[in-house]
Amino acid sequence: APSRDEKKRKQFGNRFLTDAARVFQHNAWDNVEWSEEQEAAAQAKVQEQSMQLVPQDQQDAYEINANMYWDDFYKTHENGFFKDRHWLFTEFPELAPNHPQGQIGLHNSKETVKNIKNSSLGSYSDKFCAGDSKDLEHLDTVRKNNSNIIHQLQSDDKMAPQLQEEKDGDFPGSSATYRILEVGCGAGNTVFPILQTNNDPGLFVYCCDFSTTAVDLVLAHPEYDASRCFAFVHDLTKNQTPFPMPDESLDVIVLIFVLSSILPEKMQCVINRLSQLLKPGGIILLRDYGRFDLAQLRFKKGQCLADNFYVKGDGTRVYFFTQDELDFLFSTAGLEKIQNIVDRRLQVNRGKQITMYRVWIQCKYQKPSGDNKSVAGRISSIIN
Ligand SMILES: C[S@@+](CC[C@H](N)C(=O)[O-])C[C@H]1O[C@@H](n2cnc3c(N)ncnc32)[C@H](O)[C@@H]1O
Repeated sequence: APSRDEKKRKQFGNRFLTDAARVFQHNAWDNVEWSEEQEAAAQAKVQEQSMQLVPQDQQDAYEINANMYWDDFYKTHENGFFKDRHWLFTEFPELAPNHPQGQIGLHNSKETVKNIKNSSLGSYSDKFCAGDSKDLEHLDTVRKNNSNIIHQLQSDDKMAPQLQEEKDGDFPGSSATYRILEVGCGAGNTVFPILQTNNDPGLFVYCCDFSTTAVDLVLAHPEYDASRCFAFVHDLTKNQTPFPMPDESLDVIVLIFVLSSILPEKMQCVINRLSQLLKPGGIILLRDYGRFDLAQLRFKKGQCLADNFYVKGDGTRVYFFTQDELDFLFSTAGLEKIQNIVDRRLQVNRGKQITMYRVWIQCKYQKPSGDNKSVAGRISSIIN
């Protein structure tokens, strides 16, 4: 029987495979059941992968140079990856609560989904060309400016508490009424749709990544508007590095396929620190890889770093979560569950007659607020 969370979930698709003989009649099926044999085969495959772990010295090098591997990734792909965001506002209406498109989750309007798809980002290369030294100089200046602002705030942090309060009123986005931070923003494939879709004049969007190349792609995007957005380089695992906004100032934090690329031992500290940045009633939205996703089962021997944690051929790493693991991370950080669901989808390549079992997890966790719910919290209570 579907769980309470599953029943409450209206946004995800509703094409169910009831007759196995019809599998190749559509491109994808939602909420597919896994048989016991399939689950056991996946478990066996994962056990086999973990028989041979990457040696520790190599593992250390992957950790130390992690941002460089992602730099290389973005030099190769620019924004050509992770682009399919048609689910963004249906799953996370909190990102654009006042906009009709933010209500797709409630009305499921196909037309609006199509509009979002069509308005998805154009090519960065029109604007950003790695060979154009003028553009690079400009980026360098903006990036340095943004980092100076953060360092200025960092020295302010050492001020007496009464001065600290003054500083709290003067940071990028300080006059905004609805603040969203996307961590591990990559090339901006979530940030720009938010800026396009959410026209609330009180909106301010922060985004950060530890890949300088990724942040440069965001800064160089034609729609980057410093009056509505602040992009900065930040390594989430460096807990002492300051953020440009004070604690308890954010309404929403977005983590899309990011936590999975962080060393599992460091994940709890990352979530703890992020939860400090949330206003009471603010929420963290996460979508990430689930245990036994096709991408996990495709890893070969020699790519496993630790249980359910792997390194890809390009040196970037990925973890595959269970719902309980994510619940533990968020609850330990003092957050309360609003949603924690698994999205099991069967994708079908009808031409090649191939079936692909995808597993993603989606979570919404809220900072307790007493009666004083934030806008994001109120929206979440209505829709989830
Ligand atoms: C799979 S990509 C997802 C990018 C983006 N969220 C998206 O969905 O398009 C993972 C991102 O996390 C970033 N990342 C990984 N570890 C990080 C860290 N320790 N601090 C900040 N960003 C990190 C990577 O640079 C990369 O951009």
